[in-house]
Amino acid sequence: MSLNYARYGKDNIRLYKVDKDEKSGIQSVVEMTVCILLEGDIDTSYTAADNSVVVATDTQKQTCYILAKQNPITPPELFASIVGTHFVETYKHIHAAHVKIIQHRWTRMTIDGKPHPHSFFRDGEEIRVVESVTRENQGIFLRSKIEKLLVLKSTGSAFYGFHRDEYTQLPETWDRILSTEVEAGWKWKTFSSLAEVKFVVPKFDEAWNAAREITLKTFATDSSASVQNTMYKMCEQILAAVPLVEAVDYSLPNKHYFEIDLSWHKGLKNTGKDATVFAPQSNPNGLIQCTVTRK
Ligand SMILES: O=c1[nH]c(=O)c2nn[nH]c2[nH]1
Repeated sequence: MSLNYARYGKDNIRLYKVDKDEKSGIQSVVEMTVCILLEGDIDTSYTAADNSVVVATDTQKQTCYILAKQNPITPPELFASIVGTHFVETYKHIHAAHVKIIQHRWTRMTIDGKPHPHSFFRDGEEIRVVESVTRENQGIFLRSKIEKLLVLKSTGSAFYGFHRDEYTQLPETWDRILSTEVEAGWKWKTFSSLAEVKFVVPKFDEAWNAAREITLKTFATDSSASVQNTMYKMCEQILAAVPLVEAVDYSLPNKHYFEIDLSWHKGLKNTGKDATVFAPQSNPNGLIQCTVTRK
């Protein structure tokens, strides 16, 4: 019997940082949830109760707050790289650091038609996510994500021409509701160091904005033949828009809205082109996934 793999750290580190511009009086806020997991020469802490190799998870949490105080925490790709690099460079027996950052939405309020200097609201559960691994002598691996972006279109979606056999009951449709909760990811080229990440910092927000706009515009405007085809079009456009990204992936649940036949009630028409009242389904849901690469 042997220890095959190990990593440990602190999850759900909640972090808030405010920037106060004295001149303008405008304050800006960022809120994140951070997970740090370390790999390295730590086996004896598992196999031999040797705690001398353990950088305590509390130490990891304190380090996260100190680094947040001393460095920018946005874009999250930069902060993840700063945190990961810190652990790999500070402890010679730590050889890799996994840092996941979830950035929550605090959108500035508009009051009387003007952006308010210090008030914000949570406009949806959508999150911006970065999954990073900083690995000694290999570099910094970053994957950025949009998650929990819930969208719906009331038409402009069809699904017909699919395989039919004795197991198929689903009717074809040329006009359906389409709703999904977007999970989109884009994998960056490997960065050789924190310095290389810092050199391209503006690209991270640009990519997130592009991915979000492409997702929403394609979802809205594509006359969708299927979730599969629409998500592939999103991937193509993001790869074209962000040269430093090597792969784009989507995982889209198909959140079904079922027609309700009400004809039993005095012949009430509510199916097909007469359907206006639907039953949103919590489950089961379709789940369509893909990854698109450059070659
Ligand atoms: O867009 C869709 N893709 C599918 O694979 C599927 N299967 N049932 N409905 C579906 N809709």
